[in-house]
Amino acid sequence: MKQLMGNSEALMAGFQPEDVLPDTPARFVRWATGLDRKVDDMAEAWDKFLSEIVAAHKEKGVDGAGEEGEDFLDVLLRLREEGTDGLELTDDRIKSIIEDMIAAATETSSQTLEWAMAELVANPRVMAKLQDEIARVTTADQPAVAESDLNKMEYLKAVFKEVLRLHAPAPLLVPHESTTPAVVQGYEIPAKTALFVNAWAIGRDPAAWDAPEEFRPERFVGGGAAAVDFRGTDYQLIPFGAGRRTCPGINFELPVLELALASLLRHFDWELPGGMRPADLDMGEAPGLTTPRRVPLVLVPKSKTLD
Ligand code: HEM
Repeated sequence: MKQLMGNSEALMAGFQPEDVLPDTPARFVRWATGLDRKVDDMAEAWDKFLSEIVAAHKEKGVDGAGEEGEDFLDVLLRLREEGTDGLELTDDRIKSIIEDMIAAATETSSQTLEWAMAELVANPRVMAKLQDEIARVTTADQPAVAESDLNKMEYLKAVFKEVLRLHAPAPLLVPHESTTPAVVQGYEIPAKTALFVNAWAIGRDPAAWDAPEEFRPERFVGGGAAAVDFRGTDYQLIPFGAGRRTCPGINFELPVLELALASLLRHFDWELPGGMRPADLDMGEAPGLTTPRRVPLVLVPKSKTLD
């Protein structure tokens, strides 16, 4: 039976125990430890949150986007009105798409920024070189780094590639399923096999990279081997996956991350607290579906005078 309510409520509502009690040991453990309940509560809270956002957008109306233009949800609501071929954009589907975007976008982006700051503080030479580039490209009288400055910051882009090579936020990408039988390096893979691609290990493979454990953005500066891309065309660097299910957020997140990092480094110098030395910084990763730092990064900002 599809579980629509908590087990105790279901029993009180007159369902028979065999309708609601778990039928396998794994389901029993989930039910008995309260995990099912927590998942239900979380799903309910998410649904309420997303329903409120959808309702507010509907109230504003598709024409009410104002000067800032349409946001992502406005576009989905407009597509619904205009009609989409073969797919009805119900409220539930729209909420699922938004939830997917939030889940896929937040932790990946914040972790990448945190690892970037950690690597820069651990490698003061790279930090100084990047701050020099930012100072060269921007002028003292401009209040903030502009999006148009980013294309002139080659080293900044190399720093992000190097951060994502060493710290792919989705180390095993997301599970894929083979659609047809294949043979890969002598291994027969039947159709419908669940596959995990270890992008983390590929990024550190000594067969593909010189000194793979070293943080050296210079490996991505210039042409030749340095031109390796990370958008799914060069298989030695696939932090965003590859193929038709590759990350669709690349063009959103790169400018956002680049702007954030360039702004943090333009306006502040960053130091470790309590006289800690860069060599003392714990660069370990915690295990999980993503790769957060084992120890959260704590830094002290020192305001810079721009000249
Ligand atoms: C540094 C930041 C990010 C990284 C490293 C990253 C990485 C990934 C990876 C590895 C996948 C799975 C691809 C595959 O298995 O082939 C994925 C999927 C996805 N990403 Fe990202 N992502 C990032 C940020 C974002 C952002 C900002 C958004 C949205 C604005 C986003 C939206 C999505 C969505 C919707 C999917 C699922 C696509 C599908 O199922 O077809 N991601 N991402």
